[in-house]
Amino acid sequence: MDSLTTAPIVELLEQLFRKAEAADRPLHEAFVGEGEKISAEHMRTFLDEEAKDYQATYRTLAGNYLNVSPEFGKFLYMCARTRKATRIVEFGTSFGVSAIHLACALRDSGGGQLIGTELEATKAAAARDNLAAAGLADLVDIRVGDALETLKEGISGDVDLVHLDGAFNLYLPVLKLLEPHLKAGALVIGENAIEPAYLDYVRDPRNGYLSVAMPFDAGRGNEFTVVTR
Ligand SMILES: C[S@@+](CC[C@H](N)C(=O)[O-])C[C@H]1O[C@@H](n2cnc3c(N)ncnc32)[C@H](O)[C@@H]1O
Repeated sequence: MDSLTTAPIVELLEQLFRKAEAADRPLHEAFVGEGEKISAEHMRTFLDEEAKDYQATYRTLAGNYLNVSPEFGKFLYMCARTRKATRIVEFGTSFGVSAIHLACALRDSGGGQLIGTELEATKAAAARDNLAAAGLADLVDIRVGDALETLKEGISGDVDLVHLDGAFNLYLPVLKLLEPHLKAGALVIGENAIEPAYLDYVRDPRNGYLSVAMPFDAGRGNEFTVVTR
């Protein structure tokens, strides 16, 4: 049994994916052009822009969902279920689409905690509402502010899974902040993991990780990493 593909969550997610598509279509078209797919080159342009001032970049995107695809969401759920995760940290929660997938996995595995982080207070409030509508509010702690501050403390226990989906340039500093809390065999799943220093780090086994690029949403830089320490 899984609560992801059954009522009421399946309908809620369909509704959120529809809303997100409508909200983000103008941004997508401005970014890549109508009907075009996001390419590695588009992603690098965004990485460079974001590096100048990530807080300002995400302020201008406060109305955008920037969410995972349904396929990627299902993959997150499956990873958390396989891992029997009880503690998950998400960097970049936005309106809560990926968080719903992860919290569903916690519910279906018998409970746990998802710590989410979001810079924009309006998005964090919307994420809380969406998680409450999904009946998952008791499993989540959404922290508002910069993850470099909000994840500094209050992670009480070992982490089974990390979803990195915030400012592209902060994947490595956020991972390093979380390292003392990672269980052996924990999963670190990076959506839009394209920043070279991050990829060099997780792809070097001497740092205690094994890591491969995933074939999801080609060009978007999805990286699957396992903690081997
Ligand atoms: C790609 S979106 C996340 C999408 C979300 N995971 C989903 O699938 O619905 C990235 C989000 O990270 C947030 N963000 C960026 N930098 C952040 C930071 N330093 N701390 C916390 N949140 C951040 C942005 O405001 C934005 O909402």
